[in-house]
Amino acid sequence: MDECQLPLIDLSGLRNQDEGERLACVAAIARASSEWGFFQVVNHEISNELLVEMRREQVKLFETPFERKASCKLLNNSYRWGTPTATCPRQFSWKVMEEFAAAMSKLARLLAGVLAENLGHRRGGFEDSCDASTCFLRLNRYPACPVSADIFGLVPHTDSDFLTILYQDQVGGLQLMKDSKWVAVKPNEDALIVNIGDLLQAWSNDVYKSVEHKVMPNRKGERYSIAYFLCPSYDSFIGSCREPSIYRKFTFGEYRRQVQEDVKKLGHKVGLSPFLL
Ligand SMILES: O=C(O)CCC(=O)C(=O)O
Ligand SMILES: [Fe+2]
Repeated sequence: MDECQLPLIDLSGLRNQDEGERLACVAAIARASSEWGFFQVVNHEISNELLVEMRREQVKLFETPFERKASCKLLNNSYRWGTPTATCPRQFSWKVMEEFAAAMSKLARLLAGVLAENLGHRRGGFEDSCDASTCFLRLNRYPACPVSADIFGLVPHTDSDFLTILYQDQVGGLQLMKDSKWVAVKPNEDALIVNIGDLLQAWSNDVYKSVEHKVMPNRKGERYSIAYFLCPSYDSFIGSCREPSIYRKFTFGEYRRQVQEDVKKLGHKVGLSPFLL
């Protein structure tokens, strides 16, 4: 298995007073989004303290006895095996989770703005269509799996959002498709990982790529990750930023329904291809 370093973007470039430097950073983000669909960012302005606190809440959540978690509602509209959600327990610090989600949201919007700007569009366009009711955090725990090398932690999939920001620990296990081959992502403790989702691929008329990825469990130790999904409101139309569009116009609500239907009927997500013109 090849291990790769994702393209590394220093986000301080976006805050550079020198317009040439700022545009070079925009171009680097856009290039990685087209060639890899994935990149990692440093100097993202999310404090290490907040990341560590959030991880502590995550571990506490997963370590809570199943019966206690099960007394809350089960996550039932997910297309992967559900984790009992904690929608009620008071013992979690929602303050940390909310602060973390807000920081991730800010970063996700900044990056979406950069990707819009690069294709000649207004930076705030996604901001208008994204709303807090559909954006979400997913907390993942992958138990150690010593039995077999071909059991998935998470099955191959693309994300159904605009873009995703991932905060992972140093265990490793995330793999992505690059030039028709699976490559393993080398963890970098200073970086957050960003990947393009289906909606940004459609909006960009396939300029940016929503790339398939999966997680393989570690043989010896468990792994934790947290993903933030930047999504528009359900009634937002995902048109293309370019004519002629290769996709028909659809709303995010319609896309989600289609994904859920495909998973129910076929056992897997089909993705964007039914929306191609
Ligand atoms: O845990 C990871 O590294 C990836 C998680 C992921 O792809 C997802 O939650 O959609
Ligand atoms: Fe994913």
